[in-house]
This record gives sequence, structure tokens and C-alpha cells, in this order.
Amino acid sequence: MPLEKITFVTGNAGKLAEVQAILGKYIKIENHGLDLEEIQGSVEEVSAAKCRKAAEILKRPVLTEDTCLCFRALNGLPGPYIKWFLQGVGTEGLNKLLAGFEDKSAEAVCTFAFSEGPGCEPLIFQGRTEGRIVCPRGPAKFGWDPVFEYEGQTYAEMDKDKKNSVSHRYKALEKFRVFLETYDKKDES
Ligand SMILES: O=c1nc[nH]c2c1ncn2[C@H]1C[C@H](O)[C@@H](COP(=O)(O)OP(=O)(O)OP(=O)(O)O)O1
Ligand SMILES: [Mg+2]
Repeated sequence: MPLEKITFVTGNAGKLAEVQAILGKYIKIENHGLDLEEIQGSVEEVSAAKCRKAAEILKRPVLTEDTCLCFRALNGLPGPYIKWFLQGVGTEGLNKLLAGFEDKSAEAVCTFAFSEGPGCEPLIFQGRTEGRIVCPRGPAKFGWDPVFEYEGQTYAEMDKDKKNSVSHRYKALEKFRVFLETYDKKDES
């Protein structure tokens, strides 16, 4: 049976808005704001664990997502712990973390996990965008957008369509969209 809608489980309004804008053109998106426990580990492990838990609780196909911001000078940290770093030191503090390093490069990584339901092993769809960490510029509307610069503009300075055409989240969702096409065709033959 083709999927009629996707249940995207997140408590983050910024993520939801971007998923609606990028994927909503292709399939209906329904949101569940469950606060899912986040384990420690690699981003794939964190994402898959969130997804398994969401599928168990909601008993249906679910999509979850985990976002990392990885500083090259710090060997990939904060990585999956970016949420706690951002809460602790803010965007200014994220930039200051790299004060002692020449290398300001960073990678934004978006990892979606999709499970067909309870007990079904999650599939992973990942997108990465390389940029650098700068002093905050642009409206502080979504997370660390003001400090992540890509080709001369921070994510916060970009209009929404621009961000949604170059971002880590767009690249991951493009892979998921291709998967959905084949998923829908699976039962047609
Ligand atoms: O495109 C983005 N641009 C700027 N900031 C972003 C972006 N995407 C996630 N973020 C922030 C939100 C959170 O501070 C951290 C990821 O943590 P993460 O656990 O994945 O998100 P969350 O707990 O807010 O939502 P969820 O309920 O989906 O787990 O980076
Ligand atoms: Mg989270």
C-alpha cells in the first residue's frame, strides 16, 4: 500500500516547517510532538533509537530526524550534542569555541530515520552540507542558523527557499523522496 501521509515525530517547530516546505509538495506531513529520549552514540545510532521508540509508541510508520553540527577543528564535536551546546553557550558561544583554532570549517548533518512500524528496523537517510562557523549574522529564528555560513551567507541570512535548496535537511529529504517513489511502486506489480 502506498503511504498516504508521513508522521514526522519532532518537537522542533523549525524542523517541521522545513520538512513541510521541502517534502510537503510530495506527500502529506502529519506531526507528533513526542519528546523522545536521545541516547549517546553515533548520529545513526541516535536517530535509529529515536525512530524505534516513536514507532513503538505510535504503532505506525514514523519519520524522525536528528541534526548534528560538526566542527572539523574539534574532530566532529559537538556533533549530536549540538542541542546542549547551543542551550549552554548560545550562538555567540559556539563561534567562540573555535577562537583558538584557525580551521573554522563545519559540517551540518541531517539524519532522518524511517520505520514502517513497531519492530521494523529503521532506514537511514543522511544529508551533509559543508560550511564554516562565523560571528552570528541574520535573524536568530532557528537554532544555530546565524553562525553557519555557506557560500558567503549564513543560513539565517538566506531566504527560506534558498536554505531549503542547499541545506543538509534538503539533501537528506531528497534521498528520502527517492525512497518513497520506489516504496509506492513496490506493490504495484
Ligand atoms: O537546520 C537547522 N538550523 C539551525 N539549527 C538547527 C537546525 N536543525 C536543527 N537545529 C538545532 C535544533 C537543536 O538545538 C539541535 C539539534 O538537536 P535535535 O535533537 O536534532 O533536535 P530537537 O531536539 O530540537 O528536535 P527533535 O524533537 O526532532 O529531536 O540543532
Ligand atoms: Mg532532540
